[in-house]
Amino acid sequence: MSRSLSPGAIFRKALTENNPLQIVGTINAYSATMAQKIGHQAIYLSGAGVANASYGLPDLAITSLNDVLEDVRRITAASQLPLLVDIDTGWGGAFNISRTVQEMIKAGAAAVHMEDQVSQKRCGHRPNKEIVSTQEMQDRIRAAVDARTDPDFFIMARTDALAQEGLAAAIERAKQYIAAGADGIFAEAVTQLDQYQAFRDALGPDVPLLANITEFGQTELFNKKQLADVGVDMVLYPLSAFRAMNRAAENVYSSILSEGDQKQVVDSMQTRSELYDYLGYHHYEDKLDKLFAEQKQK
Ligand SMILES: C[C@](O)(C(=O)O)[C@H](CC(=O)O)C(=O)O
Ligand SMILES: [Mg+2]
Repeated sequence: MSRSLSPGAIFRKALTENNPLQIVGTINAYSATMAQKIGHQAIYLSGAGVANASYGLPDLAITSLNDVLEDVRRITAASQLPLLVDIDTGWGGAFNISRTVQEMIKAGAAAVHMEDQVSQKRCGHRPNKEIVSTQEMQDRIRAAVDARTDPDFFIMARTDALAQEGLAAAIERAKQYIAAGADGIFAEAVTQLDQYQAFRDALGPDVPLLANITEFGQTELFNKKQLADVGVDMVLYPLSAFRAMNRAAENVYSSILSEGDQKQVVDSMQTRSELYDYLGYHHYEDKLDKLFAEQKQK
């Protein structure tokens, strides 16, 4: 019997095979199938995305473990790509974090990132973030690592410290988080390209480093080549497709209301046959036809 790789092992393999590994946000199961067919190697479920898209809420620690798990399960059922999941602050103390990690593994996630903000967290690119002590974050990481039922499941520590404490302190925290057992570092809200290089130099060559290239935030839209040159291994595009989908939907809703039909916007739509291609619709139909034909012959 051939043993297949766990989602965590697939993620680690993608990380070694891609320099850097681009990780695109997929807001739902269908988006994940598109990202996969287009050729991406890894996908992301954004905490902000779950709050905004699935619940119509802001990214302010309002959604829970179960809210996020529901979307994780839908995505991992539809796509074989390794999924990185935003677990915010882990949703509680050591036992909660431990349960979060185990449930994420059961739901088919490959990796998570957990941040050092206080539990009443904010978006990483907004002002007035508050962070916990290095020691408290190390405890969170130890709880997560200790809970893992698959040694390949990837646990990334995110530090939001740069904005509040400056570069040297953020780097020191990153080192302490790795010492506590984190598999990689998510440097949040970085404002200068050379700051990634500083993280890289301090962490040494082997610690995977993630750059969050979210739009309309603190970080410029650096190219993956620029990021690879300063030692970044993973580039995250958490909400890019979601933002574009929202603008497209806004245009369609407005046009239907103002024009009385969809003619002006129909060219901006994915066609029925394109939709079906991503879903493998015809494969399902053929199967059904075959099944009915067999029944008729009986
Ligand atoms: C990555 C992030 O945590 C997310 O939830 O997607 C957000 C993204 C954003 O709000 O642009 C963050 O950076 O805090
Ligand atoms: Mg988030």
